[in-house]
Amino acid sequence: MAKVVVALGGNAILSENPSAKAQKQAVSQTAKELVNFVKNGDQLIITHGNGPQVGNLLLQQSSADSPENPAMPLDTCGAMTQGSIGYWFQNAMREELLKNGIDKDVMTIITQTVVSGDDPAFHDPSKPIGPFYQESQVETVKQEHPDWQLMEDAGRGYRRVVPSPKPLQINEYRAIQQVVDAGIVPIVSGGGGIPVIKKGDQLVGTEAVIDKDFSASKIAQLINADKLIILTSAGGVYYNFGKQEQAELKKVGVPEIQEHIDAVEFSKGSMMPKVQAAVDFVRQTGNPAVIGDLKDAKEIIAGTQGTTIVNENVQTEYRKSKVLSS
Ligand SMILES: Nc1ncnc2c1ncn2[C@@H]1O[C@H](COP(=O)(O)OP(=O)(O)O)[C@@H](O)[C@H]1O
Ligand SMILES: NC(=O)OP(=O)(O)O
Repeated sequence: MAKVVVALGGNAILSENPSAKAQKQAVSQTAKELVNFVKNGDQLIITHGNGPQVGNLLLQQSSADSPENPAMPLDTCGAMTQGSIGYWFQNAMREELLKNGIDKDVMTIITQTVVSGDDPAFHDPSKPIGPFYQESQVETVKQEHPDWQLMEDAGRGYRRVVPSPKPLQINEYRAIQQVVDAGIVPIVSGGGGIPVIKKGDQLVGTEAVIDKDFSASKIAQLINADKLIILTSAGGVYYNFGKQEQAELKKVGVPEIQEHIDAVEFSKGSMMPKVQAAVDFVRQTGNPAVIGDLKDAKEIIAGTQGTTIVNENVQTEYRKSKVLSS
């Protein structure tokens, strides 16, 4: 039975409508895809993002902030989103498994991710959270929230950005391992895990949001997963993405794709962390990672879709003809 860690991006939870009802519906659709891994006989470990949700929650908190009902800090909001999104996934997965005649427990684990207080990310916010703003709204948003930093997010508009330190350790990984060994489907490290700094025996929450792709890679390494699968809204990883000569990778070795990382050829706010997280997992474990589209879960299991990254120096394979330019 292969141990497969599946990391889910924003579109797996939130489409255009941020209501609980709409997000639950999106999660139910996602569960229909995820159940394919269990049907395939894999031990599934689910992890997910929280960028839109935690940003929206912070906005709700600040709009009601008062001495009697103070706004909760970012680490606590991260924990709240782990709970709410975990609850949606837990029920959606349970329902989908039962529909397929599989009686398996699903369990959300509140997960804390240890980071360094000296991580340079604390002085360079880069993680987009919450809603998108048009360029014309930026000045007003800055006036309303003078403590915010805003950044353009991969051509999709402007968003608030917060520090995103790198995960050093997943505090609950041994418990997660036991849950996995028991055959339960765990939902872990939601939103990258609650960022905490170790101070002696204490874990102290800090104001940050960890990239879920990096924490997915970390937990996959710690539990010695056979595969890391990062599901997003792109068919796979492209070289020259968005350009006429773009080419989708079918299979690539770490030595080659590392050269493209070093040349900063992937977008920092979107594909770069996924590729870096995948490469880190492959290097540390020798096992493959796949980056692909959520709607292609069945094909990814069959090996016919997505970009597979392997440790060896293989001949790079492309999904379509390499050169599209005329
Ligand atoms: N080189 C690339 N290859 C494929 N997709 C890319 C690339 N660069 C940027 N993208 C964009 O990144 C998106 C995935 O990133 P993002 O939306 O941040 O992920 P998430 O699903 O984790 O929220 C894709 O849908 C695609 O539009
Ligand atoms: N925490 C995190 O990486 O969230 P998103 O994937 O939603 O950006």
